Amino acid sequence: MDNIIRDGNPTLRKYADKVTFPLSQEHQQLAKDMMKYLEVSQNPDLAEKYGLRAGVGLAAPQVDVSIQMAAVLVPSPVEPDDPDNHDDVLKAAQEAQDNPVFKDVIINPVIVSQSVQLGALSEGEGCLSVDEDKPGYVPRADRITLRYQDVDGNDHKVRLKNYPAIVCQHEIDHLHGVLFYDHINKEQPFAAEENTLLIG
Ligand SMILES: Cc1nc(NNC(=O)[C@H](CC2CCCC2)CN(O)CO)c(F)c(N2CCN3CCOC[C@@H]3C2)n1
Ligand code: NI
Repeated sequence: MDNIIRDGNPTLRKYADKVTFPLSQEHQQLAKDMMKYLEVSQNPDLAEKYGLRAGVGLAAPQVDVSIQMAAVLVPSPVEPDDPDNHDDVLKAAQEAQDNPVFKDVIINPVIVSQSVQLGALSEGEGCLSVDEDKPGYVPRADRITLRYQDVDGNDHKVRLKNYPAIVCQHEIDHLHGVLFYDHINKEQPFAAEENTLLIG
């Protein structure tokens, strides 16, 4: 996964192709590799060892494969007892990953309904494919109903809200050639409609 492409590469602006089942060998391997990237990147020691930027999501177009597939690993918010104690930090990161809020490889995802209520990460968003900071709120639906297929071709219909809903919308945007900063208000980046929930 050290081949994450950057903004400017046309693949990031393509509408990715639907995935057919059964998955080809390379698509099965890609799904495994993308989830592995997220797991490793969320372990502070391993992330440092391999020089990985931490991620809670990764979409296939970001590794130059224009198909409708994205790995999502949203850990539960576990804080270390003592943030200055390295072992506590490692234990918390592992615990956070062991019972994630949402973990799956979402294939051919479709948002079938979404709340009128908007939500945005209070810190704004970043992207592994966008090196420069793009400050500002990224307004998204606070709650979504998402249909997708998993790597075995099983259909899922999940209702997500707040943090996992934001992450999945960021990933699904990648499958449509949309990047997070496309949503930021150019004139007033931190202007949010009055009823936008700020998350995190
Ligand atoms: C919010 C966040 N974004 C991180 N990075 N950016 C990404 O994931 C991009 C996707 C996210 C950007 C905003 C919404 C989706 C990647 N993208 O471009 C994929 O399309 C993080 F790394 C992160 N966390 C919190 C949880 N923590 C657990 C312990 O390990 C560190 C980890 C850090 N939270
Ligand atoms: Ni991204």
